[in-house]
Amino acid sequence: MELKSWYAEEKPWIIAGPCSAETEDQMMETVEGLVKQGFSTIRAGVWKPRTRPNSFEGVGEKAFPWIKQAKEVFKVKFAIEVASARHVELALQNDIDILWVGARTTVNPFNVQEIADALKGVKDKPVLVKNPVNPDLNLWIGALERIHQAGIQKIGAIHRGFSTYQESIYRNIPLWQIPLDLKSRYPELLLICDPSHIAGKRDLLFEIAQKAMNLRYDGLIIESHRSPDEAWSDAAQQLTPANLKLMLDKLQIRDLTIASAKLQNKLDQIRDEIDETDKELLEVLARRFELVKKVGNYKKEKNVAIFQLERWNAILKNRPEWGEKLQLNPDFVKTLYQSVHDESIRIQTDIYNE
Ligand SMILES: C=C(O[C@@H]1C=C(C(=O)O)C=C[C@H]1O)C(=O)O
Repeated sequence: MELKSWYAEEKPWIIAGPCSAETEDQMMETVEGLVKQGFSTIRAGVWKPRTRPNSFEGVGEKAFPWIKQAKEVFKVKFAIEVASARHVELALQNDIDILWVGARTTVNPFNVQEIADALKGVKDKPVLVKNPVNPDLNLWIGALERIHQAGIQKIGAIHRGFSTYQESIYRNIPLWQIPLDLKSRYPELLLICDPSHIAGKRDLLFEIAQKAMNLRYDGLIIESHRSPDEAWSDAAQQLTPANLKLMLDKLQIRDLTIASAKLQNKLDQIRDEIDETDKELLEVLARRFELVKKVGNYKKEKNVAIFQLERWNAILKNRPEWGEKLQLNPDFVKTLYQSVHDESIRIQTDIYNE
């Protein structure tokens, strides 16, 4: 894939705008607010794939005259999501500047191919591909390849997190390792983070955006609405243009020259990735010990012994086997779990002694 050369925007490249285009008024006022804060690439959902029926599914084609007006008045570029050949056709007819393929589309190679076919001969339009909702790097790469093979040269990836059934503080768990693997394989691929969809709520946006900057993402796509609480979709995760600016101003972004000097230092780059992976490892461990505490409290209530031989034997048998499937040395996994188990016993003993 030919990659970042097409992209010469400011660093980081910020794409900001409402989750959905709702009304002419909402669009014009939001874009005006964003332009006042210095933003010039606007996002807006025209068609919205929603999890459940009877939610607001976007205003559809009605939004195009509003977009046209906003482009003329404020001299901005517009990015929208496309999920079918028809969407692509309409986006091109209506002079949309940047297209993105959403996470629910990336999962389906038939859909992606349909979009790719509709893009044949277009070439110059930037197309960004969101990660699939499920944590499958190859599916993400496959979608990027399909778009690229259609002749699109200006291509990029958006990391928006992954769906999960497990309880999480995130709306979509970030699993940073996956976009980092993508970055390792295609160091020149434009990589943008979507903190809004990872966070699902305002108060997590900053830390996610900062992490993306620490990991040298090229940009952020963030939802912003003139009055977020009244938004017809994703109300909890949008910011006013002014608050978006305040948040972005707090981000620490390394000086470009140091960043690129450092980038040459492959070792530093890999160590950064190790740091981030270790943070995740510790988060997972902390989650495990929270569960161990729950078991401890329950056992205390029911007056059950702390040490459970059968359960422990089962763990000691299958964890090394699980590890082996991930190319981990079973002896190492066994030792690791012995240490984890010791800590579980210590934690539960504390609970019993409380
Ligand atoms: C968590 C428990 O308590 C202890 C700790 C275990 C663990 O860390 O996985 C397993 C068995 C018990 O010896 C439990 O009983 O499940």
